[in-house]
Amino acid sequence: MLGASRLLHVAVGVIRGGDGRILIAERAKTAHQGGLWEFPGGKVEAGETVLEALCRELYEEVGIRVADATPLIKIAHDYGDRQVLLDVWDIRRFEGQAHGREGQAMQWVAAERLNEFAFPAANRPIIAAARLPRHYAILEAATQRQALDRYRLLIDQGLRLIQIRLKSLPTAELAATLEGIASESSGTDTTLMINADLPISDAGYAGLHLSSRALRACKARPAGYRWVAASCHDLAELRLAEDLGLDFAVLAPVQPTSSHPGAAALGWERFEALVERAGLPVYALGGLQREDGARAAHAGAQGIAGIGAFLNAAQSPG
Ligand SMILES: Nc1nc2c([nH]c(=O)n2[C@H]2C[C@H](O)[C@@H](COP(=O)(O)OP(=O)(O)OP(=O)(O)O)O2)c(=O)[nH]1
Ligand SMILES: [Mg+2]
Repeated sequence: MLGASRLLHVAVGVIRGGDGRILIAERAKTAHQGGLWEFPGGKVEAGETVLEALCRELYEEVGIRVADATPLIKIAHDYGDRQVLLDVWDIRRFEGQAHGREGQAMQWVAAERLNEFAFPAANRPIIAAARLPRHYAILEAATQRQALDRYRLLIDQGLRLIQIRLKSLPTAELAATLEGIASESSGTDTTLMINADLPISDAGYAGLHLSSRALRACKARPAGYRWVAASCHDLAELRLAEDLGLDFAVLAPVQPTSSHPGAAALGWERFEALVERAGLPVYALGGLQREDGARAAHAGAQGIAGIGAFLNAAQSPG
């Protein structure tokens, strides 16, 4: 961990236009990390809050007035010659036409194309955070019928990142259930994360979700997936996920939850302290509802993950 006193605090904006594309700018050739692409922003000056710095920098650099900003991710990074804390905010509402006020090249880019651009090394988890949604649904069910009903409910509610956990489903119903989900999701913008503990050959899924046990058994990032994520419960597991180059983590349980009755809850304070030390996007899981989204974002989370959180109360397993 980098010593907080040596860190250069930088306010950074992931600015999203009405069509969802994101604004990136080219850093001056002579600047630190020069010639690479960046999200606009700059150093927090003495006496300024990070939000004040964000608003000032985005006006100075791209001529917009920020109307609303939500915390996205904080990343500490050691470049050797400089140690930075990138304090990154999501900006979906602003006034003015963005233009390069310092003569820098700028582009609006679809989130899934961000990986095509050369960014500074610290930006890898920031790009993952910019591409990931605020909600991560975990599909559990007791029967094939319930699994498909719940899957459709999640889709109808706008969920687009879904882990197929299905550990409670009878093994005999698993293959047909997975086929049903695959045919419903094919050709859509839904990202399916298959749980690595399921007794199936997992080829063909965009994502792999490792249980903490599977994570601890991992020697290298599993190949062949666009997204690899892991369930974590403490700092050691978060560090492992980060060191393996995984794309995101789920940290649980934040609150007591009926699905894991024995587990001691972290609480938001401990959650926040752990996330602050993690170098990848982290979803909050355990006893949460959609309404906890703002609390989670302010605790540094990517957003909320849940089994019951995105189902109607009547169908919620808790
Ligand atoms: N703005 C921004 N800075 C980034 C990103 N990624 C990254 O590693 N950095 C680093 C590069 C720099 O060391 C530092 C930002 O400093 P800066 O040069 O933009 O600061 P500034 O706008 O206040 O510039 P200046 O007044 O010193 O010219 O953070 C990013 O995506 N956006
Ligand atoms: Mg700058």
